[in-house]
Amino acid sequence: MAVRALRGAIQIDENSRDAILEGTTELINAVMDRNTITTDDLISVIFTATPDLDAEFPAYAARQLGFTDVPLLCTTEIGVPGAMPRVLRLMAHAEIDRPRSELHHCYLRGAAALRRDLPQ
Ligand SMILES: O=C(O)C(=O)C[C@]1(C(=O)O)C=C[C@@H](O)C=C1
Repeated sequence: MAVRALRGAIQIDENSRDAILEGTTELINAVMDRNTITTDDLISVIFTATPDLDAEFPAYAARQLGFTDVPLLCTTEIGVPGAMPRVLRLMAHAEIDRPRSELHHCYLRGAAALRRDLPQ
């Protein structure tokens, strides 16, 4: 079984608990659905939030979705001056028997502008 890395990002509207939980849920669901994987396939998930998002841990949304036995970690993205604000990112490692070229990395809402080189 191959280990693959999946990336995703979403820009949210505000630094509130609801916005972080809703945005994280949308992002996780997009990555899982587009790559047709379940929590059983996941090895670990790392979340980052830009320094302007501190109202909730994105991992809390993942646990609410049932990621109870998946190792999770939240950390802060580098605060590069001028970088896009209010962005939640994830990096998931999963067991997927497909070539890297068939994976779907998900950049949602305003975050689509971060990786225009990727097919949407
Ligand atoms: O992929 C993203 O989310 C980006 O913002 C792009 C990028 C990059 O330059 O490759 C920049 C910062 C992130 O930590 C990861 C990757």
